[in-house]
Amino acid sequence: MHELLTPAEMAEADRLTIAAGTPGIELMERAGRAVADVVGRRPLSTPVLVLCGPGNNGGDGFVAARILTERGFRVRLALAGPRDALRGDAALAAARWRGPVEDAFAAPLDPSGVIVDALLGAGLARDVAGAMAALIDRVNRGGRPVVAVDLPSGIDGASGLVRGIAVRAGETVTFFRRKPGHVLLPGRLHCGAVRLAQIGIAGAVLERIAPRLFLNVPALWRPAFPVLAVDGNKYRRGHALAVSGGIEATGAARMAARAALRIGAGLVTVAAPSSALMVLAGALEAVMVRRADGAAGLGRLLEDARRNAVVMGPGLDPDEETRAMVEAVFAAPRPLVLDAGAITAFAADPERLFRGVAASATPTVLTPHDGEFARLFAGAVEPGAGKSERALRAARLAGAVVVLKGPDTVVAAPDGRAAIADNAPPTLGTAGSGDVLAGMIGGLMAQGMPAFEAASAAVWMHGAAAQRFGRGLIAEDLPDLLPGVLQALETDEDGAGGD
Ligand SMILES: NC(=O)C1=CN([C@@H]2O[C@H](COP(=O)(O)OP(=O)(O)OC[C@H]3O[C@@H](n4cnc5c(N)ncnc54)[C@H](OP(=O)(O)O)[C@@H]3O)[C@@H](O)[C@H]2O)[C@@H](O)CC1
Ligand SMILES: Nc1ncnc2c1ncn2[C@@H]1O[C@H](COP(=O)(O)OP(=O)(O)O)[C@@H](O)[C@H]1O
Ligand SMILES: [K+]
Repeated sequence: MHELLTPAEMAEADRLTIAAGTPGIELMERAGRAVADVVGRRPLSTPVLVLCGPGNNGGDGFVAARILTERGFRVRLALAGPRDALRGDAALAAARWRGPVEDAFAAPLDPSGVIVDALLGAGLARDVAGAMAALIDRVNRGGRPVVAVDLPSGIDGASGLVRGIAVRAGETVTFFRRKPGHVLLPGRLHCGAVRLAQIGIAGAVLERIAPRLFLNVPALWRPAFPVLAVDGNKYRRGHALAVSGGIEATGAARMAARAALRIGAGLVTVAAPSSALMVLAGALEAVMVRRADGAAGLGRLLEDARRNAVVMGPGLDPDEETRAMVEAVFAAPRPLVLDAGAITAFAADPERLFRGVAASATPTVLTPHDGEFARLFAGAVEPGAGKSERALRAARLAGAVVVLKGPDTVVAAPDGRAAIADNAPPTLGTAGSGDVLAGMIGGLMAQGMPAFEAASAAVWMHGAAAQRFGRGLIAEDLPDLLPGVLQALETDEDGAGGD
């Protein structure tokens, strides 16, 4: 259930189902019934106003209105557009509605009831303007609870972007599988609670559609998650290397290192410039410290093949020394996580980074926040596109897994897969939490997890850890919350392994 279908893919699911023998009107009847089931949880005395648009989204609205009326609700229905313009299944559904049809552009909004938004769904084709925009604005200002059909009208199902203006719903009923627009911001904020309804589309259609976008849940990466061998030892659990900044910037690498160790790497070493060696040596216990000055020093540490994954960037200056150290890792290729200063270091010459990734052929993960992303991919990736699209284009360009962070972190792979997270609480917006995430990814790659799965797992676990703590979270807390998350994953006690 963790596949996310774009509106085009959903239309294909629809087409395949109809071709296999289920009439379209039957799908619409089931969709409308699912909407009626959600709306119908309210007391029978709740007045219902169904706003229908000109396409099949409106058709679902006609069905829901009929079923709610049959169940005893007092239902008004208003159509945005001329009735004789309805086509196909929507026209059939409208013909089954016996009640009056008001003009949605003129109808008063009921001051006390619930509104069903069946104006625009997957067929949204352009920015909402004119009378439709004014209607949506009226719905939003009215402050009535809204149940959206498929998508809040005006939300782009593929990108989650608002096309002009969009309904703000308290609940959204969608069909078969969620769409990216339910998970990506701002769409997610317009959806309220998303209810997923099955309408008789067989899961087997997914084999034909081969979706590439996923909700980031454990089911996506659990098969690749490291398993502890009874006869294992610390060396078999991998050895991560976190590169520290100078004496005033050692905390970032320490947090990344602690996170790498907590997530299961058998050994973790902080590579320290001479200036910071004493500070780090005094501050670390299970995490080891080794001197490494610049590219040459780092290169020497990498002569030991057991050091099998590197995390760089937290606490590093975006300068030539940092660029040279990144290239030292490319020369002795190791799975590599680049964050913060190691990303910004290449802002003036991103091609240099991309060439290095390609030449080393080592799995590389870039973990930019929006600002770092804009610096590295300025010009190459248009800022107006949706977040998953931007991350995917960047991943292809860089030949690396790109983790575009935020409340809806997208992990994008160069092969076109992307995972979108919806479990990160805003408490993660605290200094250093990104450093911890970089360390977690490195710790999983040290254990042999492939880059896309490691990054997806780390992002999910980062959110889950923060959820466990609640308010007052600081980055230092995050590594020590990982044991609870790991144990829950193993026992599946919080249902994390389902979808
Ligand atoms: N797929 C499935 O499996 C199932 C799908 N189902 C349902 O079908 C829905 C998709 O239906 P759909 O394709 O007819 O599109 P829909 O969202 O009604 O919009 C198209 C209409 O809106 C118009 N329009 C577009 N943009 C506009 C704008 N900015 N401002 C104003 N108007 C605009 C456009 O007009 P036109 O572009 O032709 O001028 C056209 O008339 C889907 O969301 C789900 O609810 C279920 O019944 C069961 C199974
Ligand atoms: N509002 C938010 N909701 C959820 N997660 C957030 C939010 N703001 C930030 N985060 C997460 O917190 C982390 C911050 O990383 P970053 O910006 O690199 O911070 P730092 O450089 O201080 O470590 C990222 O994982 C990001 O996804
Ligand atoms: K809608």
